[in-house]
Amino acid sequence: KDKHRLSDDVERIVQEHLKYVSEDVSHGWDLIHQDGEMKVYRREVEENGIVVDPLKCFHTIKGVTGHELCQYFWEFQYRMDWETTLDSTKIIEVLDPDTMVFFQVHKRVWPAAQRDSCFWSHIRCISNSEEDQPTWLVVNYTTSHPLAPIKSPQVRLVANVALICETIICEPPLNPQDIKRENIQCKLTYVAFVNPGGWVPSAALRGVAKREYPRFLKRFTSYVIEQTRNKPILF
Ligand SMILES: CCCc1ccc(-c2ccc(S(=O)(=O)CCO)cc2)cc1[C@H]1C[C@H]1c1ccccn1
Repeated sequence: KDKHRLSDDVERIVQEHLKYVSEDVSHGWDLIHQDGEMKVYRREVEENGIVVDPLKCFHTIKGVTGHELCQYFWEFQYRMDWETTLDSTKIIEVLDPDTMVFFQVHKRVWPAAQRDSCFWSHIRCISNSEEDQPTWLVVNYTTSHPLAPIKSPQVRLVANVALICETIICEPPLNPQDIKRENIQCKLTYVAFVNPGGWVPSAALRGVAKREYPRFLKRFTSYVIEQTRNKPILF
């Protein structure tokens, strides 16, 4: 794999997420939303009076693979089909076939000033021991970039987000070629550390996050189920 200027950062953050994903949420996390298999947890954390609550979501989605979920989350061309909280998004640099930098303007969340964000976004397959399916992940991590100048009044948010997906084959048929979508499901873990980048009233931001994260995850997973329904399974 050819290295690029962000290779070391990408490696470090990916490894951090792989360690963090298995940390349990039994201490210090509040279950703020449950909808069927989806469970959304939050820890209340403030830094200098700014709400930076970490968010962790677990979900099991039937009929799609982790590769499919990560592909639709990472691929740029689908972004505006499922993202309803953005005014715009664009790729500003491609670092390698699995890593790009994009710039996004988020819809204004009253009473906060409008936010924008600049992330490197990396997709990766972690093949663990042979018999299991691989784990797929996408990390979106804030980076600065000359093509994403900070322009007032927009406030640059700082985020570290990961989507980590394991594929499970239920009652595998003898011949792997015969696996159907009803035999597969995906265990998804989504973590988001978002610093709004400037003061937002705590109660307002917590209310928006509590409403928007479950809505965003439900919309995204429903979109992937719809898009993959009649397509060959992408393992
Ligand atoms: C004032 C800051 C508001 C705010 C800005 C942005 C984000 C946010 C950033 C990135 C990602 S993502 O998963 O990397 C998908 C890439 O587009 C999701 C959400 C979250 C919030 C917080 C409010 C929560 C929220 C959650 C979900 C959607 C929108 N807003």
